[in-house]
Amino acid sequence: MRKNRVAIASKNSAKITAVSNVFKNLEWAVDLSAVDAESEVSAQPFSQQETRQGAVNRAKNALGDQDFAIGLEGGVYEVEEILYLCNWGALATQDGRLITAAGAQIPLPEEIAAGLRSGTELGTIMDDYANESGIRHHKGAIGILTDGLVNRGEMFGHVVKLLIGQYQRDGD
Ligand SMILES: O=P(O)(O)OP(=O)(O)OP(=O)(O)OC[C@H]1O[C@@H](n2cnc3c(O)ncnc32)[C@H](O)[C@@H]1O
Ligand SMILES: [Mg+2]
Repeated sequence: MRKNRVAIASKNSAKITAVSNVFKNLEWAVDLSAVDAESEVSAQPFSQQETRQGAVNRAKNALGDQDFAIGLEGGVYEVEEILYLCNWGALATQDGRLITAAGAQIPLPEEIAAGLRSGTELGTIMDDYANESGIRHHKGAIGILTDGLVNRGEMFGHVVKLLIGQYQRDGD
């Protein structure tokens, strides 16, 4: 069986684990490399469009000579004065295809939203809020806000499945 060469456009361990677990569960043989790729959007995207664009740019910028690359981006957007966390993914292939998908969205308490509006990144706010460190690398904001029922890796795992499923259906 051919071994796919895949790039994941982040060094964040929640994202890397999410991608490698999906391939493991699918029993796909992959050679996975984690690369720092520019999102070319703000460190803290503030709309669905900007978050999606960050995922797309990461995937394209991580591709290099790999078979395909996956970009995952977290962001926030506002509906009726409530800030929601949103999560986007993109898969870019060597033959020029681009596949996108989005994942879970959950409202952020006003206390957290206020920090974001004043320009602090969510990762920093969450660590202060929960009095822990490196939350973005494991349970994530979503883990804190769901009382541990859904962590960041599981949430991104779902996004990765949405990407790989479309890629597979498309006749990888
Ligand atoms: O190294 P990268 O891949 O950039 O990983 P990251 O943790 O910074 O993740 P993103 O850039 O995709 O997320 C954009 C911002 O939102 C924060 N963020 C998003 N989702 C989060 C979560 O579930 N928990 C904590 N921080 C989160 C993150 O720290 C960034 O400030
Ligand atoms: Mg980031």
